[in-house]
Amino acid sequence: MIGRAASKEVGTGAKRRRPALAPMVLAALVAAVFIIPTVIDNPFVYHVFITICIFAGLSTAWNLVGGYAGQLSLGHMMFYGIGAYAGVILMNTGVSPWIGMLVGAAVAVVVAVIVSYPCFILRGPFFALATIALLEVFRVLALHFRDVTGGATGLMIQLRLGWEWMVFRDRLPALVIAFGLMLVCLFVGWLIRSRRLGFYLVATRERESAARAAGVPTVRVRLVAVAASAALTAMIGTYHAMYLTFIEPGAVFSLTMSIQIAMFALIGGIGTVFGPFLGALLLVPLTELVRGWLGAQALGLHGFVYGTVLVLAALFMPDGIMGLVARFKGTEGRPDDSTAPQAEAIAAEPRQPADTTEPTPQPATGAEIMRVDGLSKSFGGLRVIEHASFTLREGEILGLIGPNGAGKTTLFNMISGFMEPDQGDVAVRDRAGDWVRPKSPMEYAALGIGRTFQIVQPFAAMTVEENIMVGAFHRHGHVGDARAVARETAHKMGLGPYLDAEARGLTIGGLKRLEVARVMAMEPRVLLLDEVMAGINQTDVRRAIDLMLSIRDGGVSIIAIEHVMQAVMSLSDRVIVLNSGHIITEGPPREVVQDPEVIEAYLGKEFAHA
Ligand SMILES: Nc1ncnc2c1ncn2[C@@H]1O[C@H](COP(=O)(O)OP(=O)(O)OP(=O)(O)O)[C@@H](O)[C@H]1O
Repeated sequence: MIGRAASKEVGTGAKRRRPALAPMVLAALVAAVFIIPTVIDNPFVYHVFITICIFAGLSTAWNLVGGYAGQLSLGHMMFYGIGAYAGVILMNTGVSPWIGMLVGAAVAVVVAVIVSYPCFILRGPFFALATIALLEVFRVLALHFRDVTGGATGLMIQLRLGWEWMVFRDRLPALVIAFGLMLVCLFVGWLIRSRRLGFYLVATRERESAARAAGVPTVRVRLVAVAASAALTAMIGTYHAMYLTFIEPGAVFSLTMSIQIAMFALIGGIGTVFGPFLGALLLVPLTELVRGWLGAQALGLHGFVYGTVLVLAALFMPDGIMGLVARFKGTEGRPDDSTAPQAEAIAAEPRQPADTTEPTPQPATGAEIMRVDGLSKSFGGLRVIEHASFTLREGEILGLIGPNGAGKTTLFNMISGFMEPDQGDVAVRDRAGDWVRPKSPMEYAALGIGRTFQIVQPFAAMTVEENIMVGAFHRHGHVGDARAVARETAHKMGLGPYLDAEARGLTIGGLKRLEVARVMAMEPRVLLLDEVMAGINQTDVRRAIDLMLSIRDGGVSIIAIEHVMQAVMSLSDRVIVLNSGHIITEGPPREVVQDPEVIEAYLGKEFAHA
């Protein structure tokens, strides 16, 4: 029975996620970019494939920020321009472009961090706007300082041939460097995506609040992504300048090119490792061939080609080539049967059914673990929380109830670092036994305080397993360890059969479980649950009660905001009642529900008097 209930956790729209293209196919495509031009040995073909490498590299670097981190950079060519000018200016003073490449990358990283930091703190569209504005600023600066940059007439490199100068008479060495740079970009992209940083970036992109609650340093991970992206873009800029032998401000600080590289990623599969490569592989030859055939008769036609492909992509493959291939491979459908027996076994494990009518005998609670002292919060003239004080003990389940709008979530936000109180403070006893006053969600997470959200916040683009891994990374930096913890936690929560299903396909009951599983994977000492039973059916309520009891039995203290009285009564050691921002009473559940003030708060004065 329970097994059948568990199988309903995944809605009909749930998909199994598997790699869209087999690694062998991708490796063959990457190798073909090098092999085809060397076999055909034609200057035009060489040029097309070198250009593919350049744009695939640029787009892959852009994808670290625009795809993984979800920060739209529309002026990314500023980093390319910095690399190009650094390389050419230094080369013309006798310094090898290999050194110029490193100098350009270093300058690009500094610029990227200075520009991005305030934008990431502010959130919103500021990053996209700042990158466009800065691209224009750099273009104007390059035009203005003509002694150094050559101004509008541009800069020609002094022709020195050989590996030291990155300039060659033959095309093959040029291809070797371009291909090498593309491989570096792909490797960095793969490395980041397959490590904790990649999980953190995608989690931050999908749900920043949930990521912060899981202890993700959201600003820092985005800065790392933008710095890596800027460095790679600048390095390609240096090399491309050597390949073209000439640069000018309009061409290197180009908005069109910035949009182009974003488009390659979009068409290939934004946020995937190989999507940008596939986008460039499809579009660069197309436009170069159109250019080659029509020559000067149709200048700007490539823009039309891009536009057409973009419209078609938006209509027929919104997830890009990678998404389209995944669809054709028929990855949609029911959960993989191979994991089902395991799930059945877990679901069928004898579990003590929760007695929902009588309070469950509680084990003795331990020492104080959290002290909330005189918290107050106002929004404008509205006083939402007024001098709230309470304590939480180890192994205690504290129910937090109150009518809608009483201020429960606001109180939760203050005791998890998401909102700064106007007055009062929160102290938490750390693992060493000292009392500390955390301020940010990260500090709360570090102290072992995990929280869920009233409106579930899954990382929709991730699988169930990956969602839980984001929590597990908090204490396990290695991917293998985090995966093992995530699997174990998923099985405990009855999510075992859906490890590979996309989180967005789960039913509301499944999503609530996932939310708790993600926090449990952080191995918290205190769990803050915000209405985890709202909107779920009676069977799921009973399972949730069992689950919370087993979590408490594992030594975790719980504060639960709950409207489901059946749960409050059977779970809580103590209940706090909040009304209009005031704690009106506090005590054992049976006493609290008979308190006339509580009855009045919930049902009105007339009912209380009756
Ligand atoms: N950021 C905000 N700005 C302005 N008002 C807010 C803000 N957050 C909450 N409020 C207001 O504060 C009051 C308390 O809201 P809160 O969400 O904390 O209540 P609650 O007890 O959790 O309610 P519910 O049970 O309906 O979730 C409400 O009147 C709400 O409109």
